[in-house]
Amino acid sequence: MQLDQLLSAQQPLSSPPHHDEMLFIIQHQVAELWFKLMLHELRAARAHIRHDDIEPCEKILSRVKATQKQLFEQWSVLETLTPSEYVQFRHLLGPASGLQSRQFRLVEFILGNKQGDILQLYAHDETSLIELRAELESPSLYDEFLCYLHRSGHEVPSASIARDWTKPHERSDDLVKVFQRIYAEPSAYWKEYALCEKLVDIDEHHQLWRFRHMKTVERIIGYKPGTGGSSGVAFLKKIVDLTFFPELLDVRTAIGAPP
Ligand code: HEM
Ligand SMILES: N[C@@H](CC(=O)c1ccccc1NC=O)C(=O)O
Repeated sequence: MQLDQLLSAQQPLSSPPHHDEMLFIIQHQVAELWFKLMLHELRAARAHIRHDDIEPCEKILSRVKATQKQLFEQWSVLETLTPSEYVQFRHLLGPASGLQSRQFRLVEFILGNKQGDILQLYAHDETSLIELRAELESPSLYDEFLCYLHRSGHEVPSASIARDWTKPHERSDDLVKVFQRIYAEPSAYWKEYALCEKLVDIDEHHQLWRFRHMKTVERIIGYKPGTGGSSGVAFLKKIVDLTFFPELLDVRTAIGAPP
């Protein structure tokens, strides 16, 4: 398990060590470990979809959702950090921020939030840059799903499947119609239908994570700007509602109407 290595990686910057810095470090490290598992699973699911092998995705994506639940619950531990405690070592972090989390960005890219500008943050880190660029240029999980639907005979608009993968997916009314057909007859399209619902689970849990991050930050630093240069809570609030799979939410509004 290489526990010696793992358990010697908690090195506080404060000197003498501030009691609460241990919580801050471990909270981040545990999140990064869960991000690692998420990436591993999301990449596996994407590869299965690419090979028209949908069945294993059910179990893989259930594991992703269970991991997201852990990440969500974890905020309750950090919430025990008070503003008075955090302010005693926050200055030591300098301009470091979660914005620079390579694994979080890879998760966002694979889920389809392709914000290419963020690569600038990695100008000094060639290894991260290579991995991030490769993920930016790859079809997302949703892109692969839409290609699969096309191969299965659904009328997926060509703009959704032959496109520049480095850009975010653009919402399409025609795609909502594809999902209307699937949701109107679940038993006829069970594989597709079940995968759609898994994707909605993951989208929702990612938003829940973002929301709780924002609420935790609000109670710890109030409305101070972030160390990464953003406005802080206002920035985090704005991104809560970002959805990876807009048509899978819009189809719910359309259900009942003819496709
Ligand atoms: C005291 C605790 C924390 C505070 C005050 C805080 C604050 C912030 C703020 C203000 C931002 C916006 C960027 C900036 O200007 O810095 C941010 C971004 C971010 N933080 Fe935290 N954070 C905390 C803990 C965590 C933890 C435990 C994680 C887990 C890995 C995390 C992950 C992230 C990520 C991934 C972003 C980028 C979000 C995105 O671009 O969508 N943060 N954080
Ligand atoms: N952005 C936080 C600092 C912070 O939480 C942080 C610092 C270094 C590495 C990761 C971090 N996590 C999330 O932003 C702040 O503004 O206080």
